[in-house]
Amino acid sequence: MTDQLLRFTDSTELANRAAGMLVTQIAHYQQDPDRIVHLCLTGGRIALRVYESFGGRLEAAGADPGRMELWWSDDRFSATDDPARHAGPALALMAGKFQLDPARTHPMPAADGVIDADAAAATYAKELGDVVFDICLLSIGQEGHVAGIFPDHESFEPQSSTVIGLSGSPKGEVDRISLTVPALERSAEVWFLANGDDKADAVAQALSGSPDTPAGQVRGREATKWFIDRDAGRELPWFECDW
Ligand SMILES: O=C1O[C@H](COP(=O)(O)O)[C@@H](O)[C@H](O)[C@H]1O
Repeated sequence: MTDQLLRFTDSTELANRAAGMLVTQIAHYQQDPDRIVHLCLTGGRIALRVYESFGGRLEAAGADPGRMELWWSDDRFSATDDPARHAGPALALMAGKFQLDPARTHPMPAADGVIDADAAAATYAKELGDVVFDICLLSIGQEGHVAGIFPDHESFEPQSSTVIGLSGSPKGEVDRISLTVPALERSAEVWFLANGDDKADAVAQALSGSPDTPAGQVRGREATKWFIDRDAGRELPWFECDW
């Protein structure tokens, strides 16, 4: 299946259009009144800008936040109030824009009095069970990492579990929890978000399907979409996206 490339002039246009497409697709799925939509959220600066825009658009798009389950692709295994964690800042941006249902909000465990990232990963794997994500958002690192899966690192080795703990990581010493490649691929659609010149090499590598680049190995079951701004796409042929 061919990846779809959606290119935007800058990061603001990218974030707003991705948020708009997200609410439209959620509303589309929810035309079936029994449908619960499972979203897998990512960390990263551009993702936070999508969340900021997304919450305020749900109602107008006709989407029902009460039939939305929120999961995370990875997080720092640190204290709940660590600003570097993904879940806290994302939820803070969404709170107030729509009613978050705690029973349908699944942040990864935090290291509040717990020290074992592997045990916390196993707990999250149990919570996740057999869930298939409708849409999985993924930011991409400069060296091509996605979620907590890093190139030339044990996190990128074949995994039998859906969730792993990482002791430290190449990007920093803090422990992490991450979905594995097979778990990320339990997604109908994967939407990559990449902006800025520093992501251009990783984007080009990933889109070429590089076996050494984690982002090059994750694909959605039905679609893989790349939301890319002009700078992150500087190594790719340019075309305007008029969606
Ligand atoms: O470490 C991480 O960073 C990346 C990307 O962050 P950015 O701010 O450079 O866009 C993110 O993909 C990942 O989920 C996270 O753990």
